Amino acid sequence: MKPSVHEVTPDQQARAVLVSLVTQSLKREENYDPDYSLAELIRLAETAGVEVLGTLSQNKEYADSKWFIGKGKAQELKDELEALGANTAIFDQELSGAQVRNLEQFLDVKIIDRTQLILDIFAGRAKTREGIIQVELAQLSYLLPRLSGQGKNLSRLGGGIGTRGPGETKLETDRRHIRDRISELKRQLQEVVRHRVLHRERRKKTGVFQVALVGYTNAGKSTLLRQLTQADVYVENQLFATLDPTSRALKLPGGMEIVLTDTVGFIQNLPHDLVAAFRATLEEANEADFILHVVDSSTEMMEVQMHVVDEVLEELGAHGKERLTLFNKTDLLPPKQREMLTTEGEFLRISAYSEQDLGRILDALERHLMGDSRTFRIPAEKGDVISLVYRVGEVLENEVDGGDMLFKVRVNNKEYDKLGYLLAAYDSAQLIHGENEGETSEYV
Ligand SMILES: Nc1nc2c(ncn2[C@@H]2O[C@H](COP(=O)(O)OP(=O)(O)OP(=O)(O)O)[C@@H](O)[C@H]2O)c(=O)[nH]1
Ligand SMILES: [Mg+2]
Repeated sequence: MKPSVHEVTPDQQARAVLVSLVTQSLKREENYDPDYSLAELIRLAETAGVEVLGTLSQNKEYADSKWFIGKGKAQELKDELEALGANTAIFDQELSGAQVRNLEQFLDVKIIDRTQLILDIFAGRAKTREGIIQVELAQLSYLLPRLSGQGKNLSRLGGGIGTRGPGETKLETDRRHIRDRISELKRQLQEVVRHRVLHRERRKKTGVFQVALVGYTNAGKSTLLRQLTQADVYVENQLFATLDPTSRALKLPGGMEIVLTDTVGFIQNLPHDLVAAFRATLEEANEADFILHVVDSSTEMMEVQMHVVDEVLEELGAHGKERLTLFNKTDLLPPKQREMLTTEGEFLRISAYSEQDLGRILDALERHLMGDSRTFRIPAEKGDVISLVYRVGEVLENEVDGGDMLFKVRVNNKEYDKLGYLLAAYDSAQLIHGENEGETSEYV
């Protein structure tokens, strides 16, 4: 590797000051909270192995086209970088190529933005061929429009934190070379994605019910997969612990097998290039029959995070999908606060570490898959109706009540409509009650 002026070599620890610019347009964004965004940037930086020495914020109407922050602020940053002995400045928003070059020249440190930082973390996480290709594709797509000039200048933008730049193309880059590489990666990705799709189609054909664990990064998705299926997956109190989707078979209490898939976590301002490159991976959520939305209910930013997940799901076209919200980590909350957790649609309050709660998740899944249980009263002599009940549903209990039989049957909604229609033909058979009638949307 031919180090550029500001390249932080792998053995040189990145020591950074983090910079946030709060513009008017950002302030208007519904989900934007500058303090939270900066706090999240600190976590991202630490996850990438950066030593965070300090932070700096500025309120300004617009970003400066040349310096991003104001010129005066840039001087302040320069002083702080020097005082703290930092070798890197990380910006909470995406910078243009020109801004990076100007800042780098003026500050004499490595300049990184939020997108690059996330790409860098992803680069460190990618293990499968698909993941590795996707990351490099995202990195190069980010890099390409930011290139200008020739020769050495080109190299400075490529390196992320400096340890995980995109592939071998990193230093002797020219635009054509990068474009060629992007096409090549896209071709390779298509190949790999075809395998994923085939695999998914095969699973679908077998009629196996697909459930996706979806949610903000660090919500506890992998923990749940591990707890529910004993899968040996990576769980860490880090952002983006999971990159590649993992699927595991899971047996429901009634004996039915489903497939549960852990997916990559979402984050605010998920870099556009990353979303594009990871489309196939993210689409696991789209292909599922059912979504378990895992929420970290212990963070103050829970609502913002839930909103971000909604937005990403919408972008993916998976918004209308049937889902159950799992308010996770309730073990970290006082009971009062726990009770306040609520949302539209169905939800459960859980801890991934509670056996009992895992059971409730399985029951809820089963209910969705198999339908609710309902009780029917059928005259004992109506053998044909009784056999019909056995055919369309799962009889959980039956008892004799005078001349009638009482059947508690689990039946999904589609079959239930059919059954109701058929039963209507028999005036003496009746539905006594659906078990969940009048219940709140939470299963208890
Ligand atoms: N106290 C508590 N901690 C939990 C619970 N569930 C998960 N955690 C912790 O939360 C952290 C993140 O868990 P992961 O399962 O890695 O989260 P994830 O959603 O897979 O995160 P990404 O892969 O980064 O998207 C880990 O430190 C877990 O131990 C819970 O119910 N209670
Ligand atoms: Mg995970």
